[in-house]
Amino acid sequence: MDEPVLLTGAGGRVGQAILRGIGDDYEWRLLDREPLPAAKVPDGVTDADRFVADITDDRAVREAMDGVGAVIHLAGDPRKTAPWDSVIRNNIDGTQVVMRAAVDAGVEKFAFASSNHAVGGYETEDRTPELYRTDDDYRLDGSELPRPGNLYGVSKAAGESLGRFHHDEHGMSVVCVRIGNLTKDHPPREYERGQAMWLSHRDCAHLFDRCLQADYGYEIVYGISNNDRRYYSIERAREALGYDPADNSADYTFEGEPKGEAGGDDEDGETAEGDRDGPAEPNFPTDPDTPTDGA
Ligand SMILES: NC(=O)C1=CN([C@@H]2O[C@H](COP(=O)(O)OP(=O)(O)OC[C@H]3O[C@@H](n4cnc5c(N)ncnc54)[C@H](O)[C@@H]3O)[C@@H](O)[C@H]2O)C=CC1
Ligand SMILES: O=C1O[C@H](COP(=O)(O)O)[C@@H](O)[C@H](O)[C@H]1O
Repeated sequence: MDEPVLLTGAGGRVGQAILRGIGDDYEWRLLDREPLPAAKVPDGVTDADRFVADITDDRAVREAMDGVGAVIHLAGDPRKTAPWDSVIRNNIDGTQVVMRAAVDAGVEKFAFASSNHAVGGYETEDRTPELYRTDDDYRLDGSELPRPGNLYGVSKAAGESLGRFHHDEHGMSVVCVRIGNLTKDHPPREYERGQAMWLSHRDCAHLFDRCLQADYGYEIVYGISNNDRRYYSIERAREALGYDPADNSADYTFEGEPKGEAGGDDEDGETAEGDRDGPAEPNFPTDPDTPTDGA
């Protein structure tokens, strides 16, 4: 990708995992409605490439989109308890503004941050908790219909449909990544569902790198690590994108400690407690029913 890549929601958890992994590999345009502190911006990204704007602001988005070759669209309300007015505005209307601007600017590839919650309704009482365990072979593979379990999931299913429309109608390549549960350095602690859908930071960066590099038309893939526990298939991500994840929640204890290593230190030498991802910015109220380690 020789042209710049627009990253919306750049200051958030997923955006920062991507920039920490592949921040030096692309010419970025970074957009977020909150100003990004210098520590969140890769070297070489100039002030002119940083846009403090809301994605529902059509003019500002078009300005940021000018000359862009690919988009990673993350900005939105990530709360599974997000109310309808917020998901309508931030997740549905905002996604349409960004996708339409991308089509009009001739953007080649568009990666959309969808969510496990677009299909949360498949986690029925008769399937859970067995579904989250290694000896259960039930798999969603991206070909199934959306089945949201909340209005946030509805908004992500709507984003996937907008992507389908803009691909079919305008030819833009669109990949919708149903992201699982991103946590840094270790899987979510003592949380079976989270460990089944863990996405490590390095696998996250690698997956979105593949979204920028691979050739595809319209795809829905699951964004999880190579977890032994899983009910999402990553075969389509492997085939369509060349995704080759490095991490597996089975390499950690249920409490989140790396197996076979003394002490509780993580990859970076800090304590696990200190590595917890929190909300990047307090832009939306904290989700009351999110496990403390699930962010
Ligand atoms: N973190 C996770 O495990 C998962 C995240 N996702 C999706 O990935 C995307 C990013 O999620 P996170 O990084 O976790 O969220 P986050 O809340 O940490 O980051 C979102 C960023 O987008 C910005 N933003 C929000 N609304 C905006 C708007 N209207 N205009 C401009 N900027 C706006 C915020 O300022 C923030 O920096 C979201 O769309 C979320 O639904 C999906 C599944 C799992
Ligand atoms: O879409 C999202 O999903 C993850 C995982 O969901 P959870 O129900 O296991 O918490 C969530 O952490 C994230 O905030 C959300 O955007």
